[in-house]
Amino acid sequence: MKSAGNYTNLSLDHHDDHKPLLPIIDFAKPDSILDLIKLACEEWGGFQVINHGIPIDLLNETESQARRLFSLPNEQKLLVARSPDNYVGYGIAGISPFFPKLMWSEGFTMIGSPIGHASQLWPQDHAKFCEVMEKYQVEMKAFCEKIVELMLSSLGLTHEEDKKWFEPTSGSDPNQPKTTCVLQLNSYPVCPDPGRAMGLAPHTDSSLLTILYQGNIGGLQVQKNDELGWTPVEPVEGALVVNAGDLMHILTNGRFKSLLHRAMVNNTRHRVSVAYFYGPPKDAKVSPLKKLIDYDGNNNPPLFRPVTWKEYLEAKSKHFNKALDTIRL
Ligand SMILES: O=C(O)CCC(=O)C(=O)O
Ligand SMILES: [Fe+2]
Repeated sequence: MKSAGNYTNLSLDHHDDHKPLLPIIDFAKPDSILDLIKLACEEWGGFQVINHGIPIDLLNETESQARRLFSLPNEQKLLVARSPDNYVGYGIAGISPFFPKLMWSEGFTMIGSPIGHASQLWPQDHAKFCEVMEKYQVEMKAFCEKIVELMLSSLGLTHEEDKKWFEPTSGSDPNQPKTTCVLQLNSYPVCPDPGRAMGLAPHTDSSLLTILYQGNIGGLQVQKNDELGWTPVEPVEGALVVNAGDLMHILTNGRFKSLLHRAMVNNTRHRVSVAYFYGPPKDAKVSPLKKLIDYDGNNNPPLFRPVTWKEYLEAKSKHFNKALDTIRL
């Protein structure tokens, strides 16, 4: 694993073979952060962050609690299997139906407190798991709010009014949650023949943002464009990967890419990753931000119609990587 100290914001890094790497942005060096974020999101749809302020102990503890869960016997994990109409619980990747082969991975999904499922898995001993997962979600939510703010500021949106990124449903309950947040633990067991298996097949996330902690075992790969093909995202100590999702692509009227990525497996180490998906309330509309479109001129016409996350997830479940086309104007 690389040490975080080797990087500076000036190094929009290049491999030895001159293949560009997903940019690494150091939040401890605030100079030109907005420019770096803008460039990374326009070119890739994401970046890695170091010195983000989230305690490394919390990242490590979350990973180790995830390992504790995935090392339980299968029959026990299946006690909390996801039901067809529910996101939360244990199961295979949601994108599996779109691919002919099973993927070499398993997952456990939470929205808010996992106590219902955790107490089934560990009747006497779930307090620590719940405490860590809840704490992780609190930290990630605040981090996502900060990242959205920075991403929109990087596009010159400075007034609060310009940065309102979803329309609350009319007559909505003021107490309703402002955002939808999903925490997903991913597990990629050691694979005897990694060349013939895929941990998680290529996809973009449907969220506004995803924050990924991949620990110190590589496996994540991203694609800047077709010609460059797949680029590994090498683990950097304590780094978090920020991944713009499809809703961010819609919101920015196509200015920011939604990062195409996949997860590879290996034959020596069991890899675990922690993904936090952040988006609007399920029924709130997201559409290209007013300041980024030009209704009258021909320069920046809106590219997408307004859509709720719920509608978009339905489109994704039917059309997968063609879902964006179904809302294109
Ligand atoms: O495990 C990884 O590196 C990627 C996980 C991912 O893409 C996801 O959970 O959507
Ligand atoms: Fe993903």
